[in-house]
Amino acid sequence: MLDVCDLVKRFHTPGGETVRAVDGVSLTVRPGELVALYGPSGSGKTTLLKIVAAVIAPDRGHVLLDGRAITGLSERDAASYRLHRLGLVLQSAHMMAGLSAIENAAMKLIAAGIARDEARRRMMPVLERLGLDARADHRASSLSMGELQRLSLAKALSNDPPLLLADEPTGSLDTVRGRRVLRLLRERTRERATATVIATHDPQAARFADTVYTLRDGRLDTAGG
Ligand SMILES: Nc1ncnc2c1ncn2[C@@H]1O[C@H](COP(=O)(O)OP(=O)(O)OP(=O)(O)O)[C@@H](O)[C@H]1O
Repeated sequence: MLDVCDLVKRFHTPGGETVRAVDGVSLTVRPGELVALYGPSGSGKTTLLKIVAAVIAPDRGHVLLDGRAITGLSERDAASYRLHRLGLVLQSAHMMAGLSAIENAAMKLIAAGIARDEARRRMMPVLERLGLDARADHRASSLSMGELQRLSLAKALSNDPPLLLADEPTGSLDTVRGRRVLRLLRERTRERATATVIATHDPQAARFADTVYTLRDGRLDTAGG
């Protein structure tokens, strides 16, 4: 379903050094599989997710989703891929502060042409699953970090994407809420035979995964699931 082939991404620092953020990574994610990219800060997890999300381009290698190349897409095709095929949760999730939680969560559906009421109706069960239903009509600006993180996940799941990428989805959550989110991700991935990749340094999150890949200095070591 998702094939990542020999990706390399280097960054050049102002001091003239080269950082090999991703250094020859290959992996495959099958339908129904939850994969965790596990590793310390700076090991390349976010960079790898951003390449798979077509947010940044690799220096070498390619990514295929259901046999179609994600790398090398035009800006327009990359935006369409993110809107229709991808759920993406980055650490720097931006919400519209003046809109309510549910309006933010429904934004991708509305952008895809779904009427507001219908979008709201579809989002409510997702908010319930994430324990956010009581906050649905609160402005995003009044939500806590943990609530914003779950809201970002609700938005990412809203278009029922075949591929979900989530960077530290439990980073701002306590153990119980974190477990609830991980259980939801695992169930959804299996039930709908989608592919989910989470980047994490939380050992609990890694335990929920079918397969764990450990990243160190941009390189992969398969630890098995
Ligand atoms: N835009 C950039 N310019 C320069 N260096 C970068 C850039 N983005 C990432 N890096 C470097 O690439 C390496 C990998 O970073 P990355 O954010 O992918 O790691 P990570 O495992 O996701 O870390 P964290 O868990 O802290 O988010 C780090 O050394 C980082 O400083």
